[in-house]
Amino acid sequence: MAKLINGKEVSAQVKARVAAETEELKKKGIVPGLAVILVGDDPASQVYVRNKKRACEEVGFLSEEYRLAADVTQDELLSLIESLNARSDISGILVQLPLPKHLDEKAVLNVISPLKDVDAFQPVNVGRIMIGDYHFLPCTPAGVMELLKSADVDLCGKRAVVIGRSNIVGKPMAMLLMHENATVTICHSRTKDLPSVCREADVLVAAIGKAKFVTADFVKPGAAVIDVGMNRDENGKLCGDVDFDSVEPVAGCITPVPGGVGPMTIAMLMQNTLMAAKIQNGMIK
Ligand SMILES: Nc1nc2c(c(=O)[nH]1)N[C@@H](CN(C=O)c1ccc(C(=O)N[C@@H](CCC(=O)O)C(=O)O)cc1)CN2
Repeated sequence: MAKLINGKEVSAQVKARVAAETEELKKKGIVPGLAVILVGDDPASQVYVRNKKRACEEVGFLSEEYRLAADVTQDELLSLIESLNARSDISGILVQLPLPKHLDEKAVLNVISPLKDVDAFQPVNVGRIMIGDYHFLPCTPAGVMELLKSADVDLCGKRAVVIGRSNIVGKPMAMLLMHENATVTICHSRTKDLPSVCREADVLVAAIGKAKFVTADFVKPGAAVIDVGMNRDENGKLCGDVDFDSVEPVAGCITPVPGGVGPMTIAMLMQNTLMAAKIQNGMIK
């Protein structure tokens, strides 16, 4: 039976570390602040934004929430971000994704100050990750790395396969695994004989957005299996990209959904916001 990697536990540890550091910063008169912008009324996004606010309260940050109508114009959204860029009490700015179709996501992310870009989606920060000289990492891949560390998964010289090539998860995930000296393959919808490529992996990260797509025949016995997916099954129940019941007897360790990568995304956002506050107060160059 695989060892279960508990994202709730590890995320609580990360948030406790952030809370302790925040208490120290407050003694110096510095209060980290996060502004979250939500456009429209997507129910899942509303839950995530609410949870981000709750996490800010838990670690002692100031938090502001901006709920904009689904038909907000590009110009209105850009001017809100520009006004937040200029505020010294706001350390981090996050635009909840996905955005409604009429908004240009790239242009929106581009206008966030790289120093306040706690999602690490702004092109300057994406480039810094490429060259391994970064302050911020995208929250989900950073959370995966933290989970692998918590499970003592050694990456050096190991084969890692990432299924999914999104800008938010797949591509940065591959980069972070490579920075830790894994040999990385990125797979996607056009990959030929996907199960056999995945069976080469000592570490398999599933980020495809298809419910229970990864079955036991994708998994090398003893592999670490990380499930980034967040889907609903045929009964409306939350499930990942990994068919947990079939994979769990084969894997060495595995993350569940819920309670795996998801909670880490928000914990790493708190870590990035703390980092942003330190940068803006000249504590980190
Ligand atoms: N600007 C961003 N937008 C989005 C991001 C992001 O990192 N930045 N990631 C996802 C959504 N997301 C955070 O925003 C997120 C998704 C899931 C969870 C989570 O804790 N999931 C729980 C289950 C929650 C439930 O019951 O519905 C779990 O896995 O245990 C946190 C954050 C897309 N957008």
